Amino acid sequence: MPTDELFATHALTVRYGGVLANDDVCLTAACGEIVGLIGSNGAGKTTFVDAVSGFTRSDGAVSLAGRRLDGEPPHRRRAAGLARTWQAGELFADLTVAQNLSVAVHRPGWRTALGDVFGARRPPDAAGDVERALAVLGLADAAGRLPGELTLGQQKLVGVARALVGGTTMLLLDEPAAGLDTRESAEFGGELRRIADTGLGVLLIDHDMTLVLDVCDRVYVMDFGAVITSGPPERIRDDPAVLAAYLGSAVAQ
Ligand SMILES: Nc1ncnc2c1ncn2[C@@H]1O[C@H](COP(=O)(O)OP(=O)(O)OP(=O)(O)O)[C@@H](O)[C@H]1O
Repeated sequence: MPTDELFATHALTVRYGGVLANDDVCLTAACGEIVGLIGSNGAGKTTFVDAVSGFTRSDGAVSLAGRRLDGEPPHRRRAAGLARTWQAGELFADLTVAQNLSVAVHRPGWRTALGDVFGARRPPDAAGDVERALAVLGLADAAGRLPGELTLGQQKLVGVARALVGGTTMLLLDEPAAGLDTRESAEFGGELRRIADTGLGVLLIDHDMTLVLDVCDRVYVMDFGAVITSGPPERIRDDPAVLAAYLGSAVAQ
């Protein structure tokens, strides 16, 4: 099990009016580790990703490779290496797979515009970055194809690949396997392991318990915004309180 800590939150707290959506959440991930975050609908999982990536206001600390990111705007957190996917992470239908990734590498703004004009300050080796991300996920042959020509499983992987470009070191995946069948989901899990094996930290939120329990090194369980337990999948799978609250009898059998 990887031990060098890459990513950590401490006492992360989010309030939406009277709703305590995240309550003192402390979560860590190491380089090469896949960490799961599970909980019933409305438990606060997406809120956690929104808070960590800077898209919702929060109290508490977020750090990546020892650098504090809380208080930073989303683009700075992204530039620091923290990347996320969105539940409705549609691809651009009229762009090729490679172009879908290039869009994520290319940062808009006046600096980039000046860089384009004067030939300076281009993203370092953007094409190589896209190529590497596609290769890690076995999508090199799909680079020139349109998303509509791919299977749903491949499209999901392109969404993940898009979050890999741009110097990502910590990947936050919010229900990336939604809609996949059992076989596609298992293959998807294998690809996540390949990503982690390159040294990235991965946070996986998904309602597919088979995927989460099979692929994660550790799993956090959230209830009403708070982490109620965490540990290796074998322990989470057998925890009666977790089974009763979230996993249901299907997994218990
Ligand atoms: N923008 C918002 N404004 C107000 N309340 C919100 C907002 N976003 C989420 N909430 C509330 O915060 C709580 C946590 O919601 P969140 O979407 O984070 O849960 P979740 O675990 O991701 O659920 P799901 O599994 O259904 O995606 C819920 O009570 C939800 O209604």
